[in-house]
Amino acid sequence: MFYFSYHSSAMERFASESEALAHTLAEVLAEKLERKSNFFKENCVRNTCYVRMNRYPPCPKPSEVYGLMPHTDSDFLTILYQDQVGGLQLIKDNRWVAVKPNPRALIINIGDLFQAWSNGMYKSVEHRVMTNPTMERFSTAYFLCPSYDAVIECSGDCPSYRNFSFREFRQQVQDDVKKLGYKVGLPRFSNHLY
Ligand SMILES: O=C(O)CCC(=O)C(=O)O
Ligand SMILES: [Fe+2]
Repeated sequence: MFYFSYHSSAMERFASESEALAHTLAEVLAEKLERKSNFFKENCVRNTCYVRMNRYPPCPKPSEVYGLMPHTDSDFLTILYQDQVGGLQLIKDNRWVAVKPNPRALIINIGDLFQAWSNGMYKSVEHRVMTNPTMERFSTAYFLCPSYDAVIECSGDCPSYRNFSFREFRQQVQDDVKKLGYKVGLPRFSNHLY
C-alpha cells in the first residue's frame, strides 16, 4: 500500500509537470509557426493524454529482439525520461543513432499529429529501443494528445495532409495494425499519393 501510494504520487507529479512542460513547448512551437498558440490548451484534454511506464527485461539475444519496434508516436508531443541503461535510438540521415542517457535531461519527441499540424515543418522521428543482454531498463513517457473530436488542420497554402480528427487517426492506426501487422500512420492522410 505504501509503495503504491508512493508510486502513484510520483507518477502524478511526473504527469502534471510533463503536462505543463508539453503545453509550454507546444505553445512556443506554435508561435514559431505563426499559428494560434492556444490551440493546445483548447484541444488537449486530460482523458486522452497518458503516461506509459516501460520496463525492458534483460534479453539473452539482443541482436534478435527489439525492446520496442521502430515506430513514431501518435500524439502531438512526447516527454520521455530514460534511465542510465541506454538502448533508445532514432533515425538521423537514414541511420540509427543512440540517444545517450542523461539523468538530468528529458527527451522531447515530436509526434505524428504535430508533424501534420505543422505541415511537415516538425518531423515525427522514427525511434526504437534495443534490448540489453544483462541489464533491466526503465523509461517513462508522457503523451500530449487532443480530444478524440479535435480536428488536426494542416497549416500552409499547400497542405501536405488532409484534415482529420484524432479519433479517425487512431482508428486508422488500429485498423492497419490489425490488417497489415504494422502502423502506416501519416501517409494515410497525405494529400499526395504515397
Ligand atoms: O523506452 C524508450 O526510451 C522509448 C519509449 C517509447 O518510444 C514509447 O513509449 O513510445
Ligand atoms: Fe515512442
